[in-house]
Amino acid sequence: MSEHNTDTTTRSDTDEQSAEQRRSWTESSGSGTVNIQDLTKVYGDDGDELVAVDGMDLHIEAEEFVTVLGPSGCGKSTVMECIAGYLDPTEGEVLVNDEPVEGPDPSRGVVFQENRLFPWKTISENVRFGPQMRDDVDESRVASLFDQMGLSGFEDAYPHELSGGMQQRAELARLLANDPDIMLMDEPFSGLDAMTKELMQEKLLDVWEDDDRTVLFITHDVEEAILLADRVVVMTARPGQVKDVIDVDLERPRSTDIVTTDRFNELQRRASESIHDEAERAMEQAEGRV
Ligand SMILES: Nc1ncnc2c1ncn2[C@@H]1O[C@H](COP(=O)(O)OP(=O)(O)OP(=O)(O)O)[C@@H](O)[C@H]1O
Repeated sequence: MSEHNTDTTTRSDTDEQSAEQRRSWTESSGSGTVNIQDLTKVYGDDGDELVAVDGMDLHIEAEEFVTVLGPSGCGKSTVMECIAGYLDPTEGEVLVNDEPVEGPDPSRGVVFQENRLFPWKTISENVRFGPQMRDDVDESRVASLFDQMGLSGFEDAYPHELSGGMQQRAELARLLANDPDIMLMDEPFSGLDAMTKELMQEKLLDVWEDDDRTVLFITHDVEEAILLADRVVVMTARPGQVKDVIDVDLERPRSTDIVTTDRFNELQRRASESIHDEAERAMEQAEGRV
């Protein structure tokens, strides 16, 4: 990551550092830490309550890439929305940079499976929207985001004129235009075809390697979770809690080729085993058997 590529630290030096070392580097930087403390979220009223998340604890270091795996309905999006400031916890709290989250903030950018681009605005207007609201448009930054996302020449196009992959790249550019410390990504690539998804994963890894950002990325895809992460958090079936945390000790920078290595397969097996029972329990819940 750029901050560490000082005169005395070459790119190849940093490439060889383990995920654990990466985390220890970032412990001192402070900006972008997330602390989830005893987080409980209950939906509904008296007599019709649903405990979505129950006493969840998780600490995420600044600049760490954490993926969250969990069965359907276990509370992944709920946790993310509490970090984003869209939802208030019922109990417990979320601290960002040691301060309680009290609402949405551009320093915490969110990407969903369905892009939230304004259909009536051009791609350029969409990307500039956040900075413009703060009267803080950096033209060279916007131009370099279009370049980085392979969108140059599409500035004046409308979202419906772009392919699904391009729309998600525009969504990423829109998010990055706000220069967030923390990127919250809720199954952002799950609606894409396999090849586009792979390209988007590589694009995201490039973006993350180049910048100093914390990423929390929700996915149902075990391979994607391992490929991207420093740590994979496996959640229990609802009510969601942390079941398991898997350290991904694969070298960086990574490309999608890494999925064929033995170590990758070991990690993938471990994550799949960890989630298997929870997925069964979630299915029983959905069928009303528990
Ligand atoms: N606004 C709401 N009102 C009532 N119940 C809700 C609300 N939002 C979510 N839930 C319920 O809370 C539980 C957790 O939902 P959440 O969307 O956080 O799970 P998830 O793990 O992200 O699910 P998925 O993987 O299917 O996207 C689910 O049972 C869901 O139906």
